[in-house]
Amino acid sequence: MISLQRSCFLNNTGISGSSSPLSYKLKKLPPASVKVTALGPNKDRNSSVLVENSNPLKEIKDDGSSSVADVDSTSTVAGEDTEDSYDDAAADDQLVTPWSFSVASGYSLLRDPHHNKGLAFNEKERDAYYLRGLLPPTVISQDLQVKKMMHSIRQYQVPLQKYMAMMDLQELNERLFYKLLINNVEELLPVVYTPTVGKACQKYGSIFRRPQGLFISLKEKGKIREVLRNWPQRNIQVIVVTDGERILGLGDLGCQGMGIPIGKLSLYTALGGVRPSACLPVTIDVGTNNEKLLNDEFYIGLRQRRATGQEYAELMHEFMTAVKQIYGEKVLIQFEDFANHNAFDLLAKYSPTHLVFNDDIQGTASVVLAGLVAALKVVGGTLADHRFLFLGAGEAGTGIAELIALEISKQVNMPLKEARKKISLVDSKGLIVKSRIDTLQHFKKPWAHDHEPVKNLVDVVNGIKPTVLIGTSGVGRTFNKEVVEAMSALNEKPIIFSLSNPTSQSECTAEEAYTWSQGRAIFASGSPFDPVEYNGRVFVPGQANNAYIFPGLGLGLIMSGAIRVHDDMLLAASEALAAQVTQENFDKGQIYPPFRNIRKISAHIAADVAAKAYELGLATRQPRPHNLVKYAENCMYDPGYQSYR
Ligand SMILES: NC(=O)C1=CN([C@@H]2O[C@H](COP(=O)(O)OP(=O)(O)OC[C@H]3O[C@@H](n4cnc5c(N)ncnc54)[C@H](OP(=O)(O)O)[C@@H]3O)[C@@H](O)[C@H]2O)C=CC1
Ligand SMILES: CC(=O)C(=O)O
Ligand SMILES: [Mg+2]
Repeated sequence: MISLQRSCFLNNTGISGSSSPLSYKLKKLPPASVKVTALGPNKDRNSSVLVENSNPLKEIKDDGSSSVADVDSTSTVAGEDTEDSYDDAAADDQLVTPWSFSVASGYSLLRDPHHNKGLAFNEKERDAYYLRGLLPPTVISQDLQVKKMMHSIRQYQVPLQKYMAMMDLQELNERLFYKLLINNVEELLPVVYTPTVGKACQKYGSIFRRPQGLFISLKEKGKIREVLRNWPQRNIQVIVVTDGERILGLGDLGCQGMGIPIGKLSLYTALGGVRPSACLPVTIDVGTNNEKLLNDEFYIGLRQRRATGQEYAELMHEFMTAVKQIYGEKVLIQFEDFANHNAFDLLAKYSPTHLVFNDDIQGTASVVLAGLVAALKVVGGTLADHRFLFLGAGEAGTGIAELIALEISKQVNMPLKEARKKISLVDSKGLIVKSRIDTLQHFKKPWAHDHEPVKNLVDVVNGIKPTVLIGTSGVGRTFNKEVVEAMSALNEKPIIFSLSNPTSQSECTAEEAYTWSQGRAIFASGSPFDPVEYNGRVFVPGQANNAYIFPGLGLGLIMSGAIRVHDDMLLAASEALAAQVTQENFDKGQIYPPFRNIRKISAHIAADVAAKAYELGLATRQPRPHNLVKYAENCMYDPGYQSYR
C-alpha cells in the first residue's frame, strides 16, 4: 500500500525548486493498513499516484511512522474505482471521510493554487499531467493572462467586488495573483489592502467563501501545536497575527479581522519577495465585544464577549510557544491590529525571546520618520529644529513619537527625555499633560509635559505652535478647516500627515489639506488619495503607510537569519526608505517614492536591515553576503510560472 506522509503536504515542492508539481514523497505503509482507492484502469499511472491517508483513526506522525487504531482488513486495493469513495454516492445519513483519497489527475492540478497555470499549461505539460480535455485547446502566456485579469477586474465598479475577484484568483492561481499584483501595484494595492480590505473585514462573514489563513480560537486552547500542524506548509518564515480588536480605524471586528493578516502577507510576497508558502496568516479568536457582530447571523467567529486577563494571556502564550517550537527561533511574528491595551504588553513580553515586531507601533514609526526626513529636505532644518504634535496617543502615535525622539537624541546627542519634550500628543481627553499623569496608560506617561490642560485641537495648535501635525486618532475629519488654517498660519510649509485608515477615518483628505493650506502643505496619508489640482499645480500626495517598511524589514530579518528585532533596524529601514526619494519625486511634492518601485525599495531596506543585524551580532546566517542588495534581490520570489518536467 502507498500512503502520502503527512509531512509531504508541508513541503511545497514546486516552490522549493522541484519542477514537478506532482513530486510528492510517497511512503510505504504496512500491507492492509490503509484503505486506498487509486486510479482505475490506467494502471501505468501508478508511478505518480497520490494517495492520502484514508483512515481517520490512523495517525501519521511527523517522523513518518504511523499508528493505526483500527484497521480495515477488507481494504480495497489500488486499481479499481469504488463507489464508496465518492461522497455524493453515500446515503445522506452515512458517515463519510471527506479526504479519503486523490489521484494523479490534472483535475486536482487545476485546483491546486500553488501549481495551477490555467490556460498557460503548454502542450507537453497537458500530456504529462493528464490535463487533456480538462482545458480548452488554446495555450496563452502568463502576460496575456495578466492582461485579461486586469481587464476583468477593471469591469467591477465596486471595490469590494475587485477584492473578491483578487481573493478568488489567489485561491485559484497563486502565481498569477502575485504577477498581477506586482505588475499593477499602484492600482491593486488599494484593492487588496487599505482602504478596501477594511470593507472586506467588515463584511467578512457575508462574503466568506473559502477559509484562508489559520483560525485559532479559545476552542483550540491546549491544542495549538496540533492546529499549527494542520497548516499545509512547514517552512514558515513570517506569521502575521491579529486578534481583531483594532482593525484599522474600524474597531473590534473579531474573527473577521482575518482579512488583515491575509492582506499584509500578500504584501510580504508582492512587495518584499517573501515566498507565499513561507507566510502564515493567523487570527486569534477570543470573542468580540462588537454587539453588531455578536448579533449577526453570518458572523464567523466565537459568539462571546472577549476573553481578557489570564485566559487571554494563556492562549497567546500557548500560541507564541508553539510557534517557536514548530518553526524555530527565526520565524518572524508580526503583531497586527491588536488593541493598545494588549499590543504594548505583548511586544514587551515577547521581544526578549522571539523575533517579533509590532507593525502598528514600530513599522508605522519607521515609515513616518522616513517621510519626515524627506520632508525636511523641502522645509529645511533638522528634526531637532521642529515641534511635533500628534492627534491620537495610541500605538501609532506614541510609537512614531518615540522613534522621532530616539533619532533626535542620536542626531544631536541629546538625552531621550529632553528630545521627547519636542513632541506633544493629544488623546480623546485633550493634550497629554503632567496633571493627568496618574490616570494615563503607561505608554502615554513619557509624553506628559508641563502644560496647562487643553481640550480643543485648534487651541493646542495655537498654543504649542507645531511645525508638524500628525493624525493617528482613527477618527475621520478631525483636521478640519480651522486646524489646517491654523497650521498654515504658523508655517510657510506645514507638514500634515493624516495617517488613520481606511480613507473614511483619515483626519483630512488630500484635497482639504492642499486647499485649506493654499497649496503649501506637505501632505501624506495612510490610505491613498488621488493627485489634487490646486491653482493650476498638481500635487501628488504621499502614502505614509507601514506597507513601505514591513515587507523590506521582514526580508532583511529573514535573509540575515536575525533572531531579534532592534530599534536600530527600524532606523536603518527608515533611512533606506528616505534615501529612495528622488528629486523628481520632490518636484511633484512627494516625500515617498512611488509604490511602483517597491521591490527595489524593499531590497534596499532589506539590505540595510540585514547589515544592521550583522553589525549588532543578531544575524545567524553566515558568512555575511558581500553585496546585500544583490542578495536581497536574488532572494525575492518571482511569480513567473515554472516549467514542469
Ligand atoms: N498609516 C499607517 O501606516 C498606520 C495607520 N494607523 C491608523 O492609525 C489609527 C490609530 O491606530 P492606533 O494608534 O493603533 O490606535 P489606538 O487605539 O492605539 O490609538 C488611538 C488614539 O486616538 C485617540 N483618539 C480617539 N478619538 C480621538 C479624538 N476624537 N480626538 C483625539 N484623539 C482621539 C485615542 O485616545 P484615548 O487613548 O483617549 O482613547 C488613542 O490615543 C488607526 O486608524 C489606524 O488605522 C495605524 C498604524 C499604521
Ligand atoms: C496600516 C495599518 O497597519 C493600520 O492602519 O493598522
Ligand atoms: Mg495595522
